[in-house]
Amino acid sequence: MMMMEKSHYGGHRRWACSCSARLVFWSTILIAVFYLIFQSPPSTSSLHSNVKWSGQNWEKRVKNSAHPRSNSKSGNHLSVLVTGAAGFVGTHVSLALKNRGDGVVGLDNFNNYYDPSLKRARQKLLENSGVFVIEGDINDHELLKKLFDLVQFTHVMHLAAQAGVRYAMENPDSYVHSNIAGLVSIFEICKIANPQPAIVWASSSSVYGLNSGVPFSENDRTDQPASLYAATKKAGEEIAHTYNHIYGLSITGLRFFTVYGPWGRPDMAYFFFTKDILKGKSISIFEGPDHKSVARDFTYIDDIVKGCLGALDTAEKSTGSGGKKKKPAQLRVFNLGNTSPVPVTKLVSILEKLLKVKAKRNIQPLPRNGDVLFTHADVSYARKEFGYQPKTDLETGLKKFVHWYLDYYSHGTRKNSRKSSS
Ligand SMILES: O=C(O)[C@H]1O[C@H](OP(=O)(O)OP(=O)(O)OC[C@H]2O[C@@H](n3ccc(=O)[nH]c3=O)[C@H](O)[C@@H]2O)[C@H](O)[C@@H](O)[C@@H]1O
Repeated sequence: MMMMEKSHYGGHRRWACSCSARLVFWSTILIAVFYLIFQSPPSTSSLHSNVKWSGQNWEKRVKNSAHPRSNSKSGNHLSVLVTGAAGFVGTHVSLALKNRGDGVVGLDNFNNYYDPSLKRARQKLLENSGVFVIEGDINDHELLKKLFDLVQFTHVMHLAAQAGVRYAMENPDSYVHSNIAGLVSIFEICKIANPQPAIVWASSSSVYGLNSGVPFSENDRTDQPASLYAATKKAGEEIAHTYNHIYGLSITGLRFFTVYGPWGRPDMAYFFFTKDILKGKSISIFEGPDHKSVARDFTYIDDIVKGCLGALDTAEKSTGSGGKKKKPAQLRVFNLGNTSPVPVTKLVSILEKLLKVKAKRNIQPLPRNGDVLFTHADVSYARKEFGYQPKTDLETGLKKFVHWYLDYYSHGTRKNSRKSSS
């Protein structure tokens, strides 16, 4: 009997307990739902700006970094905002500008498309040379406004983008976000700046898509992109036309051809082939129909940097002000390639020789995921306008890359923090 009472009493208490627990649980859920519906969370930008993008010290760093040296070697005294500054091309261009005395402010969102620790290492390199890199997104209008209020940039070198041809099938949104919305965001802030800066930005050789006539000339058609990546770059070129036409922005697009070199991108074939060959892992080498070899006009980073600086130095001023165009402004597109395509099989042979390791080759048909069979640049227009002349053949360039790779990752294995993300 006692037992029964006890158990009855105990049961009642358990019931009461579980009832109040449920009450607490459901009211918490309700409060959370109300909060989510009626309270808009603080925007990430304002959160960031409170923490990272304010204060006298921050503003001083931005201004110092943007300030050209009075004895600038180029004599141009540019003050350049480089977007994607912690990226591969962004780092090299920022360093080259800074070294010749121009002012440079970097902007990068340090996303994790590939190993962000490589981007952090590049950032360190830049900061050691006096380039301040702001961590922020090109779609953050508040941050851009703040930057343009602080500095009168003469130029914007817009290199921030979602790169990679094949990844577009996995994450299409990131291409729209960075390459379309991000580009518009940059044009918008430049449009209202007074004076408006001139803009040089990274398009891509991929806009030539399925074209078969070689070498690719800027006048060729670009309406058959083979990947969403290519389509967003092509769209960027059309958007550039619009902003040039309506607002008088001076805009130069650069069609880069498979850029490689030290501090490169781990998502690119030459980079992850190196990694896999060293590990003894097999590598997939794509081939076209009827065993046709796939080839690229691989272009060494130093040549690309020269092209970028040439484009910046010959960019005319924008002609608008207060968001209105005063007269027609410059609008250009240049190929920046190496002018001598090399089959991917040859790239692998060079790597084998440099690494002294035989690759485990796995030949596969070119998947239908955005790749094209070949690229080949005609660079006569860039040569005419700013003396662009690529100097580095693939073997010489890869030698420099392998040297850097072995040095960087031999330290990396020790620290175990610099693994590539490919
Ligand atoms: O020049 C360009 O426009 C583009 O160059 C590269 O794109 P891609 O030429 O495809 O460079 P990789 O991804 O490094 O591929 C190089 C070559 O290796 C081949 N490949 C790639 C991957 C693989 O596993 N096996 C293989 O044979 C590709 O088909 C291609 O022919 C960049 O990744 C793009 O961001 C850039 O815009």
